[in-house]
Amino acid sequence: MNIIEVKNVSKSFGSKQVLDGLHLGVPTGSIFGFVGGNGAGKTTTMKLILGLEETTRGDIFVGGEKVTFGNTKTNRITGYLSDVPEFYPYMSAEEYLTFCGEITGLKKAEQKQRIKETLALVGLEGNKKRIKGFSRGMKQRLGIAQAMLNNPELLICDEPTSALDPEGRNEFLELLASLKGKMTILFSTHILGDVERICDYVGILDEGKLKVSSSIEELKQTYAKPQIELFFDEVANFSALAAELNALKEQGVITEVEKINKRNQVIISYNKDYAETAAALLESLIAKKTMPISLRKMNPSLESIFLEVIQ
Ligand SMILES: Nc1ncnc2c1ncn2[C@@H]1O[C@H](COP(=O)(O)OP(=O)(O)OP(=O)(O)O)[C@@H](O)[C@H]1O
Repeated sequence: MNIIEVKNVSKSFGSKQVLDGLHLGVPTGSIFGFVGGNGAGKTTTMKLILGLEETTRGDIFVGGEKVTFGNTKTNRITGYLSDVPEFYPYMSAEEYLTFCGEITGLKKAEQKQRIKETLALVGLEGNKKRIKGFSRGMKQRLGIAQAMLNNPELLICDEPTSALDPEGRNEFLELLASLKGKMTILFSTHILGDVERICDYVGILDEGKLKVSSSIEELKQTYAKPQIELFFDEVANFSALAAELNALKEQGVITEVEKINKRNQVIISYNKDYAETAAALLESLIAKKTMPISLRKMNPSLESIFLEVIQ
């Protein structure tokens, strides 16, 4: 069951086509990382899902209900954190959330309790500072608190970590991860490490279309080539090493020599069993008296998969 269904959506601004027949399904309960280069159309897609922009073609459903441009009922179950959240700097976090609660029609009787709970969830309870004294990370956490005030089933965040320093990013990712099971989260980013850390699904947007949409595990299994990295202390004869590796390729021990460089690093890919490949590799290198100082099974990174998918 998908909480978001984007069906064959195209979007143009004047003569510029940003989305071209986009299909996107976000599984209910998932943390979905929405990835794409600058200008790929991530923000545009999110705004369409929120009914803040109008589709040129195609339909979008949230929680089974069709999104309508301008005033969509589906936003009752949706919280949104924009890429540059704006606050009133002279307010405290509690005052700001009270203000948000009033304009979004949060029932008076529930307001105090809900604000208290939400501030506790983002680690800002009891903080009396004015927002103008907040760090970026604190502002981002307040932004999440605002987005969660109406207890949404779906939380949409646009590049929430891109402006944060490593510590702020860490805290923020932990906060998002802690919401798993309570709501579905769709967040856009170009920081693939963030996706790898907390997402269970990923969608890769490129040239207005979704190039890939799958669980992270499936993606790794489908795209990532198993690889081994070797380091040598000193390679006296590079061409002899290259020739030896090519011979191993001819014999089918390895499938490709991905990298061989003067930093004495070699990366090969293979398609058989790891232990069998590593043993055969070592055996032939030792026979040639070229002993590596390290041999490592490489874990496929989302970064390398991303580059492969969009090339
Ligand atoms: N209102 C608009 N009018 C004209 N062009 C627009 C408008 N909004 C977005 N665009 C263009 O659409 C393209 C996609 O923009 P969008 O902001 O959706 O990309 P993005 O993937 O979020 O990029 P980034 O990571 O840089 O934020 C860009 O070329 C942008 O200039």
